[in-house]
Amino acid sequence: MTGRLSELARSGLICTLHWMGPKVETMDRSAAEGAGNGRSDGFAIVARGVGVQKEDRWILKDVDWTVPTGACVAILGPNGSGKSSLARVISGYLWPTEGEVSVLGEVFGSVNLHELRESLRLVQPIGQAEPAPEMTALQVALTGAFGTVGLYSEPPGELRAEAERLLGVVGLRSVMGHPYRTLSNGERIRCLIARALVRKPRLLLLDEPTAGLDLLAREQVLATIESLFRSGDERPTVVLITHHLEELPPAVSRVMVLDEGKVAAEGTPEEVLTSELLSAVYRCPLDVVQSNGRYYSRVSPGAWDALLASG
Ligand SMILES: Nc1ncnc2c1ncn2[C@@H]1O[C@H](COP(=O)(O)OP(=O)(O)OP(=O)(O)O)[C@@H](O)[C@H]1O
Repeated sequence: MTGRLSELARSGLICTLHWMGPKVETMDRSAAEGAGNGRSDGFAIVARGVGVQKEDRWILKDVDWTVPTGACVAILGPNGSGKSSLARVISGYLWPTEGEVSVLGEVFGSVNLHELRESLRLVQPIGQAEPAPEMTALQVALTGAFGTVGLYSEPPGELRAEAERLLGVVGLRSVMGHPYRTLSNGERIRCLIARALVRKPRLLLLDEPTAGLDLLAREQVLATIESLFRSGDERPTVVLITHHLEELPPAVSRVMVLDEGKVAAEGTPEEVLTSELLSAVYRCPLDVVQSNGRYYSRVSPGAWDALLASG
């Protein structure tokens, strides 16, 4: 990773902006636009040396990360490892204390974040502003086109058709006329994904989209993510954030594992999702099992006494 970043830096693909200290450095603009502008060799995200300090504590430190344009990648890690903080950095809601970030070819510090956010969507089912409960699933999806919580004007027919199509993609065709309040938690999350997609984002960040869901609802959300990668060329780059390796659909081509704010590993699922690495990161002896492109963790009850003793 570091070698690759150095290579990118030498080639001018990485754009530099340092938040620490008064000196701001930016690379040549055309080089900046090379990182993630939709070219096949581009990167949707380039982060280098990113750190976030809160109350004398580094909640992210030395994060180097590149995400190829059009890929589905995952950030995996235990509670408090910094996953959501990194998602908020990437989406421009949390300003790093140090480091360099380029998203969709735009260099943070020399881009209008409001304009950049037109091209990206962060779906955070936990803590996200709830849509008005009486709105139908279709109306909620349509609000995504305006970036509003409510729907304040009659949307054009083609927008409505697109929202209906997307609700079909996420498996909600039969409930699109139902009030949002009557949808199950899993259906609500899929509705929020459709809402995020209405504006055709180039980057979609899904922060724990399966948290708190039962098995069927979880699998339906994973199927939704997977289906984005089976349909057409217009798919966005997707960053999926989760605690659990069971929640990685086969479409995930690269995984970054965070541990206490630092990158513990980054690479293909085969490279990264090993029993040894994940046992160390989760502080729990586990076996990783792979089946049909998915990964599962197994913990023996024989380990429980030691886990309680260590807690
Ligand atoms: N504004 C803040 N001020 C102080 N500490 C913060 C702030 N935001 C996050 N943290 C801390 O940073 C650490 C990382 O938080 P973050 O939410 O990014 O982790 P996470 O991996 O997404 O966790 P989880 O899986 O539990 O959602 C946590 O210890 C959290 O308490």
